[in-house]
Amino acid sequence: MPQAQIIDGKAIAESVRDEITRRAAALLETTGKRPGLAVVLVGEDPASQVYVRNKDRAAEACGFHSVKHTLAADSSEAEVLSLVEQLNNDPDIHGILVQLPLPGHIEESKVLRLIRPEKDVDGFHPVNVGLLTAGERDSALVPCTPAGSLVLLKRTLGDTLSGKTAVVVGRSNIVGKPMASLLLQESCTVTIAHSRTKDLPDVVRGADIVVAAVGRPEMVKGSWIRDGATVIDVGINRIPAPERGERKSRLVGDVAFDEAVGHAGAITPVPGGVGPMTIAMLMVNTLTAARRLLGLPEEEPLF
Ligand SMILES: Nc1nc2c(c(=O)[nH]1)N[C@@H](CN(C=O)c1ccc(C(=O)N[C@@H](CCC(=O)O)C(=O)O)cc1)CN2
Repeated sequence: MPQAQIIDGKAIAESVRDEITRRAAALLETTGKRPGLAVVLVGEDPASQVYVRNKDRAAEACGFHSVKHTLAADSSEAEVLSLVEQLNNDPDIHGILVQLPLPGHIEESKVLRLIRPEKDVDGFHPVNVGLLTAGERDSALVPCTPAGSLVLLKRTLGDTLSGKTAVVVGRSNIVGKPMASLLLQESCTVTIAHSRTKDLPDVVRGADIVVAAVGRPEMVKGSWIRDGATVIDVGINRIPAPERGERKSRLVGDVAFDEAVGHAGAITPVPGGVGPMTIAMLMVNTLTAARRLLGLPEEEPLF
């Protein structure tokens, strides 16, 4: 059986970060300003700690001003809101990101809605959600994971998205819904499928493009993938790997990769696919936010 092209998210993310580093250096040269990113972590979730550290490092490597705020897990909602307010008013900070998930006693939507939309580099504020949904992607800040997935699709398929059928499996606010909006704006014919979708395998089989974002390890089977389809696997699931030793684990996506690779035309791996793009697109959004707040013209879009 022919094997799919493996889409190298790490390499594409690096090329995006290189371009942002160049643009940030040019900004510094002409204005004396650096894009400023503040990342807020509440609690000690080990995965979140790694993601926040990687965001901070990526921002520094791009030449940004980067600030990390770590609050204790039992911090009150009022303390988190007060920090966001302080960052909203800080002229050196152009992008604010509150790492999710937040501890259960803090209402996520309350925190996300307090972030100034212009500094909302996660693209989760209702203003940015509304702009994206209304087809005004170029005025919005677009959530990083779907934006990164679109970059991978465009680098793989070039300018041929228009008219293709796309199925997004998963209807989350962070990935599924914004991904569907982005694909619609590329003139794809888009279906959003989810756990209650009837005949899910057949729905997926109808797609030229499959974006899997359900958060269930290897749920999308190889036999569901139409021959030659492009598969973007957004899932990052840690599962036990006893074959690697006692208490060992490994990462898998939402797609059964070993099966799908024999059907797809191109597919993202996990790890090394969409994950690295999430952080690269955060750098893109931070630079965009900085330029807008500084009253500078938009640069050529990267996706
Ligand atoms: N405020 C936000 N919170 C969360 C987001 C987000 O976009 N904004 N997304 C996820 C986590 N996330 C970034 O925060 C993220 C997840 C995974 C990766 C990544 O590079 N993964 C690697 C594998 C890493 C590993 O070995 O564990 C890969 O796929 O290659 C980057 C960012 C939830 N929270």
